[in-house]
Amino acid sequence: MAAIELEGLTKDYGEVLANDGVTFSVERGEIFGYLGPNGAGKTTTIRTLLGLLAPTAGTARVLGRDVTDEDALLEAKRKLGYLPDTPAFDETATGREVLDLHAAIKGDERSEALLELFEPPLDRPVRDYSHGNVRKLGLVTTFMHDPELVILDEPTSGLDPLIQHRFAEFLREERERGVTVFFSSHVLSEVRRLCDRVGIIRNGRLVTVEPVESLLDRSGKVVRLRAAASIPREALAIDGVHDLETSVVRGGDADDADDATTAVTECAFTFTGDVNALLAHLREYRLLDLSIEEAPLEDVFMRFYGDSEEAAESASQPELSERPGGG
Ligand SMILES: Nc1ncnc2c1ncn2[C@@H]1O[C@H](COP(=O)(O)OP(=O)(O)OP(=O)(O)O)[C@@H](O)[C@H]1O
Repeated sequence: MAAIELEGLTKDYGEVLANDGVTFSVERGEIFGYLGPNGAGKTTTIRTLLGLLAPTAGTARVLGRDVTDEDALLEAKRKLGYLPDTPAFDETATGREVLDLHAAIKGDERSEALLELFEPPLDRPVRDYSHGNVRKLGLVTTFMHDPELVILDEPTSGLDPLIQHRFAEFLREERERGVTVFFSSHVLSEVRRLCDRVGIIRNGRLVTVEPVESLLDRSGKVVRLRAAASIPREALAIDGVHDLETSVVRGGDADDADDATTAVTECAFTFTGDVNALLAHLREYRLLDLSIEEAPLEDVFMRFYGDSEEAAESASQPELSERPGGG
């Protein structure tokens, strides 16, 4: 049984179709990142999973329980931790009082260790807390009853780098213990560091669900080279070359034999093909410099997030990640 199962989940607010037939599962013991641009529908999915919104159509199950069955969901919630994007604590209560209340409702297996790790202030009323301190307290209340599954809405927003680092370590340890983590995020570096798989949602529709590694494969390599020759653009019109930019920095008329011999050409492109084939192809040029680096994860996300439906659809085509020698 998966920790989270969504089947055709649809939420129609009337004016906005915030979730449109969303289907995916989160397996036990994995860290799953739920990504998408602002207004894509992430919080809508999360609130539905917690029974805070009723789906218009489709089903959602948390730890095997249907979220529209109140009693079943209550049972699941004992084993669930939830960090909302803005935790709504009693503003007049101190952090300590908030923790006591949470302990009374759902139990407290380990708040002491969590307090050492996340260090929220405890003696002041919550209304005096900074945004980051509210989230630190939220992390303690999310994990204190030792849940099997945690659902986190942008967990590191507002946290300083030290606490972010501790949080990342902590999540990895939780995964080792078999805890399932489902979190929404805009922070791509953290997604890359932490997630086993990601789901990307855009305009309410899921555009892809796949391992982070395969997303990285798909983003290809950034190739930069300098050659002691003029390289005509057509020479690099080979499979897997995208966004080719070339400039001749010295000499430069390829049709002029003398000029061509003194030319230095600089090229930059994204490459999604077989790197060995590319190197074989480049052998005929005298290269002065060659660098092949991993493309930034941002690039591939931009393809999914971008304005056009077409771009998102082509980004989610499986053949790109199944190309020969991809990786
Ligand atoms: N209660 C509501 N009534 C009507 N429309 C809503 C309601 N809540 C959200 N929406 C709309 O549904 C869409 C999805 O919103 P949602 O909050 O789920 O997105 P999100 O991906 O969490 O965005 P963000 O990253 O900005 O938090 C948006 O167009 C939003 O304006």
